[in-house]
Amino acid sequence: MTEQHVDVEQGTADGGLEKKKDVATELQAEAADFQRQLQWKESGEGKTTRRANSMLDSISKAALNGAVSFARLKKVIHVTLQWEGLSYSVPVGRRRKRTQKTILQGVSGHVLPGHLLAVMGPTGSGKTSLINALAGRLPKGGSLQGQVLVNGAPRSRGFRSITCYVLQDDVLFGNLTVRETFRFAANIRLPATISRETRMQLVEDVISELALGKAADTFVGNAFVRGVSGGERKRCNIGVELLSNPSLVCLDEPTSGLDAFQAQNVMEALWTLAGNGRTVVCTIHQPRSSIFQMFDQLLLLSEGRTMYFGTASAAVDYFASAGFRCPEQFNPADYFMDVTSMSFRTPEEEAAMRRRIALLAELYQEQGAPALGEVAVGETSRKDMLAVDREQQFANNAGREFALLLGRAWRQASRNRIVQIVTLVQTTVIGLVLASLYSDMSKTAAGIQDEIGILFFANMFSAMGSMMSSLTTFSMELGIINRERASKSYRVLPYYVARFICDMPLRVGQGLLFGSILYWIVGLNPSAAAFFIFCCLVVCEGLAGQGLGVAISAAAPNEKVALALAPTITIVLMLFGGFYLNSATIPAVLRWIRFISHLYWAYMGLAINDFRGRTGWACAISTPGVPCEVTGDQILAQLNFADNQLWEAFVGLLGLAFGFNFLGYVFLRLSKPKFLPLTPPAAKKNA
Ligand SMILES: Nc1ncnc2c1ncn2[C@@H]1O[C@H](COP(=O)(O)OP(=O)(O)OP(=O)(O)O)[C@@H](O)[C@H]1O
Repeated sequence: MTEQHVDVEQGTADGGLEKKKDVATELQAEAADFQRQLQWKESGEGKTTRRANSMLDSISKAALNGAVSFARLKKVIHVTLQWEGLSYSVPVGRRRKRTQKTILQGVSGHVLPGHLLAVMGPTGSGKTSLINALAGRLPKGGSLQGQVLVNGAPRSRGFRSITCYVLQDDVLFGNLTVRETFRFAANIRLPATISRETRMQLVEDVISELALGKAADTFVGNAFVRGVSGGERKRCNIGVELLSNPSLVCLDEPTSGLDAFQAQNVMEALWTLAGNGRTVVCTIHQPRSSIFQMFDQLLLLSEGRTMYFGTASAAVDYFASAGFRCPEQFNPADYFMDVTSMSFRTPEEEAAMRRRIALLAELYQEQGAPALGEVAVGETSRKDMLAVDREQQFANNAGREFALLLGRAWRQASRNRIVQIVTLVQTTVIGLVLASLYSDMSKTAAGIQDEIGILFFANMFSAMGSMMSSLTTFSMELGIINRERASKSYRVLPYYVARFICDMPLRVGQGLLFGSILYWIVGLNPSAAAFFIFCCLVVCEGLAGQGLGVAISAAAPNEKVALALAPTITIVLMLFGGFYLNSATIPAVLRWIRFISHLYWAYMGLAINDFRGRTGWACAISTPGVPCEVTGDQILAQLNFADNQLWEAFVGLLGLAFGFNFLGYVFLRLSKPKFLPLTPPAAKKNA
């Protein structure tokens, strides 16, 4: 090794050491900074400042800066939520063996404005059921007794508009980016009186507060579209609800599926929200200790019964007084879970746990939550709630809702590559297969049969293709629509019309593509006008099929039932379509059914367009030497369409397109999410 080389080696080694030292020193400084921040965050001053700098403050800031009149803003009102003796049971088992399963037993409590209440408990303890009951979102099919008061009065008309409810599952449009999703939520949920700048600022605030900056311009995603991560989608779901500037925030498991750091971020965001006078209730499984410290109030459930309700900081002492002393350095949340969880490992263990839970429930009953009248509710809060009840239920007028929904529907439809590709491939393949099979139609009796056959298949394809496509896309949207309707985001009609309009280009494109591939290859009526009419008929039929698909999925309780119903209804309509059963032979009492069959009107139109005025088909049986030909009008007479006109087919198809869509709208309105009503406890009713 040369001297120079040794020097270089030495130099590198020294440099490496120095670099290591630099890293260590920098890290020390970073660590000190981190510790300082942590201490500040946990100090009284830190907590107050953080809560004061909450997200959603851009509204208030803008108001203070004079950008908008505060009186015209959707005001956050102070909400005191109280509940007493909530008992919820559902029927389980089959008919004869049907029993009632009790999910909640006499749960009472309250949460004050500016407080964060955590509902904790082992899995299956009834947390989701309780938060659903408080938000008035328990599904029908059970019985709910008790009382829920908002600012001292039963939940009223305005309750929904001041409440946001974040479900455990994410229900969002996959083809919109996070920012677009937030912008739509802010636009539709906040009144137009709030300036655009304020709304957009609010969106940016929520993005940064929920740490979604990196994912803001990424698609939300779904089963077909790669999008943001599960945790980001969860936070996006929360952000959408928060953008309504709610006074009462209910969240079911907002941290499930998040890593510890993200969970901490989300809970901090909720904690700061509460700090600004909002009332926050959330269920949570097993929070880390730093999250536990953020809870103002704690409701601990097990087997549907209250184990503890009160200030979170007093819970450790409460359990200690009952003999369950939480070891130091132990996360109290973990400890409470261990104490109140059921174990089913052995019958003895199960019995012992049941006994413990029953005793803890009895102990709590002895101390009890304050009765409804004992919780003070400010007079201003009562008045604010009454004012909300008098306000309009929707933040915007129908026109603005339509414009916003049209924009969203267009983005969703134009970016839905899966539906576009499937429609393109399906139409091209079916068109080419039919074209190759029917490309050799002769002017014979067999040719007549072929020509009627191709009209039948063209008819079936355009009806079925559009129906199935709209049925599946609409069913996928229904979850989102129901969530938005439950929180009174918009009226149904603007949504429905916007969706119909944005579905039209696909239907028109499909009809034109199908006609262009098929028409000239198979050699139907060889005139440009007839080709144009053929395409128009296929498009109109597509619109009717689309309406039928929407009507079926709006009427069916779920997508599976809708998929089973669709072919059954199509077969019935097909029977009356005039293909296999000549309409003249249908019993008179049933003959009207053909008028509600788009297949009938389309078949009529396609047949008239193809055969009327044409001649030249050879007779099936002819006398040698005697010229014999079949005319198009004779074929139409055979099909029982001799007296019909083309315009009738168009009127029938467009009428049904409108009728089916109207039916879909009615079904959608009727199928609005229905929730379990609250009945006062029996003893109180009699009193
Ligand atoms: N409609 C229903 N029919 C039958 N059982 C039900 C129904 N709703 C809830 N339950 C049962 O009631 C119990 C409480 O359910 P709930 O979802 O409220 O619990 P949870 O504490 O939120 O559970 P997790 O933490 O696992 O989400 C569970 O055993 C659940 O299976």
